[in-house]
Amino acid sequence: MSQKRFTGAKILVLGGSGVGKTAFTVRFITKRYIGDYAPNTEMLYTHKMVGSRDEVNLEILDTAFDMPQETLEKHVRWADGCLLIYSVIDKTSYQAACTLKDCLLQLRGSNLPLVLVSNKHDLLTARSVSADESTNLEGGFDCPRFQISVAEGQEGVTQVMEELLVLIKRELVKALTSPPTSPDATVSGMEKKSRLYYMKKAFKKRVVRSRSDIL
Ligand SMILES: Nc1nc2c(ncn2[C@@H]2O[C@H](COP(=O)(O)OP(=O)(O)OP(=O)(O)O)[C@@H](O)[C@H]2O)c(=O)[nH]1
Repeated sequence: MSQKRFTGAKILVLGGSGVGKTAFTVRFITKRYIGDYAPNTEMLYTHKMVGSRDEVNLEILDTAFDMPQETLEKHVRWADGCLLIYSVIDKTSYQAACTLKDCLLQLRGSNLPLVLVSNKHDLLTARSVSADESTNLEGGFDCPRFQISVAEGQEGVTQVMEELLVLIKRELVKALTSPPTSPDATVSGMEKKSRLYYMKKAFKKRVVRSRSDIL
């Protein structure tokens, strides 16, 4: 993520096979729904979002579900924020999302900006993931959830991305304003204090000495 100003972000798109990761990404970038893509391919997209005040350069990594664990871990460490997608008509994709969520928690803790997306809500009559299960998936993360249909419209996709960018921005501000927490930082803080104390003492001594010189 770019420092000081929010000028760019790296977004990771994760989810089980065939949940609509590519459809989502392409819909967001081109505003079009394209039905068929080569399955299981990883692709890095770049996209410039031009707002009223500034530009944000996004890198969006659309992943393949069957990537090796090592690759997954590398991607998770790379990301500023993550979209975790599952399909409401596919139970295995829900289970995959649960596993991926545990991996995110383990590698980045609960402060990785994350949005959960339940996709294919145009096919709700064939639903196989219950509303309760969707709520459970959130456990461990304080993250927003969206129910969308990439096939049916642009609105849900835009809302998801806007929400994720808000979370990423918030995390950036937090990182820039919170004091360093490492033990080294505490020691150097204490060192600074004691150095200041001795400087004050030395300064007082010199003032007293120079007064007595005058007298
Ligand atoms: N009905 C419906 N179909 C969708 C929706 N989103 C995606 N699809 C379809 O689901 C299939 C898989 O979509 P992809 O975007 O390729 O899914 P993916 O997660 O990238 O798939 P892999 O890369 O193979 O893991 C395609 O045939 C899409 O057209 C949706 O909201 N509704």
